[in-house]
Amino acid sequence: MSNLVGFDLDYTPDLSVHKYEKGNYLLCHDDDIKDDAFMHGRIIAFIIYLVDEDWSKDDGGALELFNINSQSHPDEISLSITPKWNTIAFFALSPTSYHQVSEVISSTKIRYSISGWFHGPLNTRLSRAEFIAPVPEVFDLKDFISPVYLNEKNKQRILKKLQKDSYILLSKFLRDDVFDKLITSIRETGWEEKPTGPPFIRKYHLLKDSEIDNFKDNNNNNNNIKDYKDSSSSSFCKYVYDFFKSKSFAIFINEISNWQITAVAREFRQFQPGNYTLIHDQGQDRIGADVTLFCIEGEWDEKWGGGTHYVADEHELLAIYPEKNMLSIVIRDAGTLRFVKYVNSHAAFPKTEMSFIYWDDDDDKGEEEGDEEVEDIEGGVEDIEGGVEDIEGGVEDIEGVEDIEGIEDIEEEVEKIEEIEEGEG
Ligand SMILES: O=C(O)CCC(=O)C(=O)O
Ligand SMILES: [Fe+2]
Repeated sequence: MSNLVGFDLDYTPDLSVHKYEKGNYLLCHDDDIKDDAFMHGRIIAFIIYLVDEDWSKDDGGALELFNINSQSHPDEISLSITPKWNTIAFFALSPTSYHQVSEVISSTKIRYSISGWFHGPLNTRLSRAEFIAPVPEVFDLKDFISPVYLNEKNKQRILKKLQKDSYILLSKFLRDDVFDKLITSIRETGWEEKPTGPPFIRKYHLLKDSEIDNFKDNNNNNNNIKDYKDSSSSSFCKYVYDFFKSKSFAIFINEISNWQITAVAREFRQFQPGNYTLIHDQGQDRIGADVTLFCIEGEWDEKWGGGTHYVADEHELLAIYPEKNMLSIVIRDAGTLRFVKYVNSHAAFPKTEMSFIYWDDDDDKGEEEGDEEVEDIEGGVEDIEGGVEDIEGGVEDIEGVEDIEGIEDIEEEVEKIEEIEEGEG
């Protein structure tokens, strides 16, 4: 069944036997049941009919499928299926998979059936990305990251900030020359015309399949990666995108978070006006480090929407607005959900981002006490007080969030270091 429909399905379906006699019917319903987090649920309904071989339309008991009107309500019967001996009917479930069984008319024949549902995951955290082990080191951090973030003292500052607040925003993360080339190369990159869905979960544009295939073909070819470095075309995106899944970057993450990265998922995506994700965009089963590089062309106006919001127990914990060449790192607790708010029609340019989730193989991360590891965001955000208005393009003014001292310190540090470097040079 999984091969037929192309969805991941659990191996054990629900199964029951039904008997409809003259006068029996089943009124319109959708069969659509999902778990609370909207992560898992019924995916496929199936019915195996065990009726007499001479069962005909006039005997009634048809399975009738509805189409929907503009309010998504069942409208008219679009398909009527007459039960047939030893035949299986199946269909995908959704909030609009309305169907019914019409009244059995025959007074002699009995409509027996075996029917049930296949369950499975509704979506994965990143729609197409798979978690893969970081690829062996082939990159030099200095080729990408602004020198200020490679300084040992600053790495310690970032670690402290992450331990305290569970998130950090690193401005001017990539070297200027690298980021400029990246923006140029993004302009050359093709995005899927049709947004990814389903629309009750997400709507945004992914890189064209052909571009992704290119990425795959070249992933493990070191020579090619070196070639991209000097490329000005879309290949330069590959070069940067691949860097983030490398062992060398995983080691950097380890140094600033104490996490041992064993897996990374990635997605290169673009939110155009009208695009968004809803809160069941991701699993809440495991703690992960969300790392996002904002590849936008200019200054983002919060009025355009498009913020990345973190919520738990219906409370907003954090909102991050895109900033050109900013890297955000959020240590997300199991149970904390992330969504990207609707980008409205005022947006002057799309919100393009490279989005990564890093995993540590330690499942209990964040629940351990008294060690050096970074606490989960839920625990971390509680002890934050005050406002954040003075942080440009940073975190929305959420009740109970204090100044992000760490970032200002680091920014000051950047300036100091730049001065020193200029002095020396
Ligand atoms: O028996 C059928 O054709 C459909 C049954 C059904 O919709 C159900 O049991 O939920
Ligand atoms: Fe049903």
